[in-house]
Amino acid sequence: MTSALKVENLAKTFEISGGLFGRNKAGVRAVRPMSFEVPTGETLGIVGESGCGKSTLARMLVGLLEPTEGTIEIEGKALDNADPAAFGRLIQYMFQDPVSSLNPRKTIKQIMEAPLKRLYCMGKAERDKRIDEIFDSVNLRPEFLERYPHEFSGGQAQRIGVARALAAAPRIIILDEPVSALDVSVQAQVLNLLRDLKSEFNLTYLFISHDLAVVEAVSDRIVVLYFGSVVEIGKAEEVFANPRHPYTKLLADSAPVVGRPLTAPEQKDSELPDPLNPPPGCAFATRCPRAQERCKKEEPVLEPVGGDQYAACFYPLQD
Ligand SMILES: Nc1ncnc2c1ncn2[C@@H]1O[C@H](COP(=O)(O)OP(=O)(O)OP(=O)(O)O)[C@@H](O)[C@H]1O
Repeated sequence: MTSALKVENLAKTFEISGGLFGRNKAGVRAVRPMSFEVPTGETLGIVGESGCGKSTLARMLVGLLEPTEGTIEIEGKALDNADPAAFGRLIQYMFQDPVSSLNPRKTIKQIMEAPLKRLYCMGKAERDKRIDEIFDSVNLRPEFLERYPHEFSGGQAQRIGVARALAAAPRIIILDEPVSALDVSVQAQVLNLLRDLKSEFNLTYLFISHDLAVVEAVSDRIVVLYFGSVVEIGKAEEVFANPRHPYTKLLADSAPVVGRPLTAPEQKDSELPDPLNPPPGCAFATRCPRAQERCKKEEPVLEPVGGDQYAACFYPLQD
C-alpha cells in the first residue's frame, strides 16, 4: 500500500553570511538528512525542544521552504517546490494561534474561499456548496461566514482554522500545537473533533506539540527530534513508557504532568549545541549521562532496538 507521506534524506541548511562583505559563509543545519514514512490514517506525533527543527521540517513539507536535499512524496506523488499548488491540494498546515492566523480584514467566507479559488479555480456555486459542507462537518453555524476573525473565541477560531485546512480537501494535515493556545476545557473538544474528522475524511495527521501527554494520547507513533535529527521513533504507547534513547528518557522524566511544557531539567551542559559550531559525533553526547568516548567521535544512526522502535544511540537503554 502507498504511504500517505514518504520523506527520504530530507534536509535543510540555512546559509548564514558574516564578516566583512558577508565573506564568512556558514550554515545552520536545521534539519539533517532524515527519512520516514507515514501510513494513511496514522497520526504521527513530532516532539523535541525549541530549535530542534520541527518548524523547518513542517515548512518544507507544505512547500514553504525548499529542501537543501532529499525528496517528499505524498501518496506516491513526488512534490516539487516549483509547483506550490500541488502541495496545497495534498497537505495543509494548521497554525497554533487560531485568531492571529486568520486575516483580520477578511470575513470567514473570504478566508474559506481563498484556497478553493487558488488551488482548484472553483466557481461560486461549487465554492458555496463546499464551504457549507465543511462548516457542517466542523459544527459551525452558517451565519458565522459573514463575520470577522476577532468576533470568535479561541475554540471557535480553531474550528474555523480546521475548516479552512479541510476546504482544500488535503490528504494530510500538519497540526502545529493545535490546542496549546486554548483553555483546557476547550482542548478536549478540538481534539475530539480532529479525531472524528480524521476518520470521516480518511486523513493523515502530523501532530507537533510540546505537550508530551497530549502527543502520547493522540498519536499512533511518535518521532523524537534532537538538533535536527530523528533520535527515536516508535509506537506512542512505547516511546515515553519505554524510552531507548537517553534524550527521550530526559523528556519523559521532565514532563510527566498533563499540560506541562517540555523543558529538560537543569543539569550540566543542558543547552543545545551551537548550531554554527556543532560538536563531532552524537549531538546529545555533552548532555548524556551514558556517553562514552565513541559518542564524541562518531554519529549514531537510527537502528532497530526491539519491536517497532528505532533509536540513534550506540548505548540504548534496555527494557
Ligand atoms: N531562516 C532561518 N535562518 C537561519 N537559521 C534558522 C532559520 N530558521 C530556523 N533556523 C535555525 O534552525 C534551527 C531549527 O529551528 P526551528 O524553528 O525549525 O526549530 P523548532 O523546533 O521549530 O523550534 P520552536 O519549537 O521554537 O518553534 C534553529 O537553530 C534555528 O535557529
